[in-house]
Amino acid sequence: MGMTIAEKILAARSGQERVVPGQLIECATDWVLCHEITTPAALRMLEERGMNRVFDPSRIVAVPDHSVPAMNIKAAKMYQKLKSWVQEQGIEHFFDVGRGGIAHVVLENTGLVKPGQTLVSGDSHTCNAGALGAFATGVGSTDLAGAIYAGKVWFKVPETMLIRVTGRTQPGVTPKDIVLEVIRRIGADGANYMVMEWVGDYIDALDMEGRFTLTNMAIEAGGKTGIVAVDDVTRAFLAERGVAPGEYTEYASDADAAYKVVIEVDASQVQPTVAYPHIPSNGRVAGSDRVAVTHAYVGSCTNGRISDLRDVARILRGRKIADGVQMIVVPATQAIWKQAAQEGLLEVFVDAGASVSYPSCGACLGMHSGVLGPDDVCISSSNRNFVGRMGDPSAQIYLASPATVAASAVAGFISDPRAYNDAGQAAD
Ligand SMILES: CC(C)[C@H](C(=O)O)[C@@H](O)C(=O)O
Ligand code: SF4
Repeated sequence: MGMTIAEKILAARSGQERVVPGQLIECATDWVLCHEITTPAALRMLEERGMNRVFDPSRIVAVPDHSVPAMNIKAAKMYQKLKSWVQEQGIEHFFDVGRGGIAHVVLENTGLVKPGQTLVSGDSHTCNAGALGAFATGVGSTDLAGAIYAGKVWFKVPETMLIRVTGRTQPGVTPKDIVLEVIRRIGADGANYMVMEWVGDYIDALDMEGRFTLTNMAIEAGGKTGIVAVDDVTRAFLAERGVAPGEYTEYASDADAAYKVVIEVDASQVQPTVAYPHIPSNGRVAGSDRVAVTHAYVGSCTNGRISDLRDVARILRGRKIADGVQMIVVPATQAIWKQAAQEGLLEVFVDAGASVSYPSCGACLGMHSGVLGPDDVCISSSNRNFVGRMGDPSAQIYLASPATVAASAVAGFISDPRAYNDAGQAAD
């Protein structure tokens, strides 16, 4: 029996010929990503045990992103804790406020995480980096502490779900719609503890930004991670970041690899999809009901990239956001913010009546800079719409693509972005 990409990576990094699903392994971590929310608890565990060191200061990437710039004293102290540890341990890759952004998106653009490697972090969307052909997953604070100290982590080898996406999407339908459709079909626990491996000619034709959106949301189906095999798109993306093919190992799944489940998606049939409250699997076709919105949010590690901002600008250019709607646009990183400024996108957003915020997680999880009040209704390009996720528990959150968020902000109610298909380039 052959092996999947994920099994091959886990075998290699645990020093074995082969591994099988269900097996417990001790796996080397090539990278540990640290932000200011979960890292302080892991550091306290280490300090209490007199284990205050790191396995390799050149293999840890630290990016404060959730509660920055600090909105209160508690947040300021968490930031200080991360920063003082970075200084004390000589952590080499520190992306401070103003030089970073949302950790997952900062990391994907550094060229540090390479195909065939392993990455852990105390954050559930670490699966994002799986689009690079790496095994990347979120862990709890205890495992994070172990990874920081020893560069190792225990895993139960996951089973793999194969998701084959074929054909082309209609204009106005984006990778976010594809992933919301898959989660709608399989359920929020449909890929529990599985690797979601994306294949098919739709994936082959997809750029890296779209692939990150797909792997980012694996956790929303309960997945251990998402993964895409390396191809020319991956190689070119890495080459642009100064990483040559000789610097990494490419794994491909064997033809006779064992998959727990195979899901087939015809991209041409996927509609602009909106996940209704309060679970990401509650997908319906955009605009199938008239849902008035008070807030529109474009940002997060799922959809705060430059292609997302271009999709939004295409719809907002020359238009105004509906009265009574508050829209915020949050470029995911400083680099994306700058690119959006250079392309004139920020001006389009401001002219339409949107606020442009600094790169952070703030609004995505209701921490700051866009917290929802009682009964607010938000259309969001993020990944989670649980009760209380963005603020008050009575607020309603609808998840959608950036294009759908923009179309809804203009109309004042949830709308199908295909109405704007004649406005410039297609959104796929
Ligand atoms: C704060 C952090 C632990 C959390 C996560 O792990 O996902 C956050 O990023 C989120 O999206 O809810
Ligand atoms: S952008 Fe949102 S989902 Fe992503 S890491 Fe930050 S809080 Fe979590």
